[in-house]
Amino acid sequence: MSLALGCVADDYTGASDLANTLTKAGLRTIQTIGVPEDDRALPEADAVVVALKSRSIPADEAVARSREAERWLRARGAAHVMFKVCSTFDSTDAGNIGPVMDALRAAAGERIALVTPAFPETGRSVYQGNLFVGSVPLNESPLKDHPLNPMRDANLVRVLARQSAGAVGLIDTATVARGAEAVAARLDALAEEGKRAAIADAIFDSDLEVLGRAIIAKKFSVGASGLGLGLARALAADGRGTRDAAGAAMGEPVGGAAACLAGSCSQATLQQVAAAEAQMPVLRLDTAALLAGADAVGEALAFAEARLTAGPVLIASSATPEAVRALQAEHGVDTVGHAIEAALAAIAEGLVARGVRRLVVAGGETSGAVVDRLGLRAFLLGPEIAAGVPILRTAGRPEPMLLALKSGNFGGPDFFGRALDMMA
Ligand SMILES: Nc1ncnc2c1ncn2[C@@H]1O[C@H](COP(=O)(O)OP(=O)(O)O)[C@@H](O)[C@H]1O
Ligand SMILES: O=C(O)[C@@H](O)C(=O)COP(=O)(O)O
Repeated sequence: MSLALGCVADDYTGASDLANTLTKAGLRTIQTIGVPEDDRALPEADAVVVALKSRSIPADEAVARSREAERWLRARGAAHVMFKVCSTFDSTDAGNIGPVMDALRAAAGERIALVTPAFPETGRSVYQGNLFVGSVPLNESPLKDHPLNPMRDANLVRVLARQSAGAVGLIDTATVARGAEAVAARLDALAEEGKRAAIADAIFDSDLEVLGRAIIAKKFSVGASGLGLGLARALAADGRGTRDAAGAAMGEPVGGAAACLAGSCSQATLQQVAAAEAQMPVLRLDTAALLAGADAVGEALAFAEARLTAGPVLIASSATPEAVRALQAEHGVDTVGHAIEAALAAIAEGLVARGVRRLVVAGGETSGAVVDRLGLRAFLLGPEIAAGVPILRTAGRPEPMLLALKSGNFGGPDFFGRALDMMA
């Protein structure tokens, strides 16, 4: 397998989002969970996205895992490695985007890394280094209330400088408008000035195509799915990929029961859970009781078992920012996050033991906990349910499953029903 592109993603939903974008751009793409122990079983591919659960762990661990993934990708021929971060730049001043970027840039032998989380298809744009979510700056968007990494500063030059050991510059929209050569020249000039990273403005896909062309010959970059699109289109222009890879992996229907789990507290997920009430039985976990030691997992599985033969169910811990803050104030952010993730993962395991083969999970950290608990190792890419959310088919498992790992912020109000329809 000689890869045209290697990607290291800092969470599982982000990885499937990127793999979806690369697939749509014509690259045959596989998503692995961590570094595969045995890659002989993997099908031929143009791109591999190694999914890590490294967004909200100590920075030194995130660096070590990302370096291991990068080494694996390079050994399989990846000349360019992209570090996939969230399109809302989810991170804290302690990391992990800056430390991982510093380590992978140094390993690649590059003086400077181009960085952009722009993803126009989902309303993420960067102008003068400021990240917008739809029409509002990041710090005014619902991301200001994220349970693990509240984003309170939209200026990414500043945000990244607080996390990185190196200085950070800007490639502004006027430079991007002048084309790939102008971007490459500006990147060199910033490197000469001693900058080690450059936030790049991008508003439209055409900007990301310019950025992709400017850096495809370099060894390393940092971005969200939008930059993946730019890189994939630059590769396609070079004759790599080009076949219509989308939807290839649906295969035979997998049968079995279907269920949804939601651990995301994002505004989009809260709306989707509310809309699902009209379509399927919904159990809202009593998170206060869970934290107090009640058997929330057992109760949820009893709820599901009584209903699964009739149709899908949704089990959600999702709560408003006020409720999240109250629980965190009582028990601590990490304790709450881990306890709820662990409960949803245990519920997922119980659901699969009860015959669920089609599973929709909302939330990045939540998806990480669920996929790890189920021991899933690799996915083939199926059709897109909503921007950034593909259907995934497990690879290398005797009895295949279909999954949708939804980033908290993605999808319209009818997401759960739509996903289940497409996975039927
Ligand atoms: N009711 C709740 N109160 C507090 N934290 C919660 C609640 N429900 C879920 N969480 C935690 O919030 C975090 C949501 O993160 P994640 O799953 O990545 O969603 P998103 O994709 O929206 O970022 C997880 O750690 C999850 O366990
Ligand atoms: O880039 C994005 O927005 C997504 O791919 C992503 O990473 C979202 O993260 P979660 O909302 O934590 O799932």
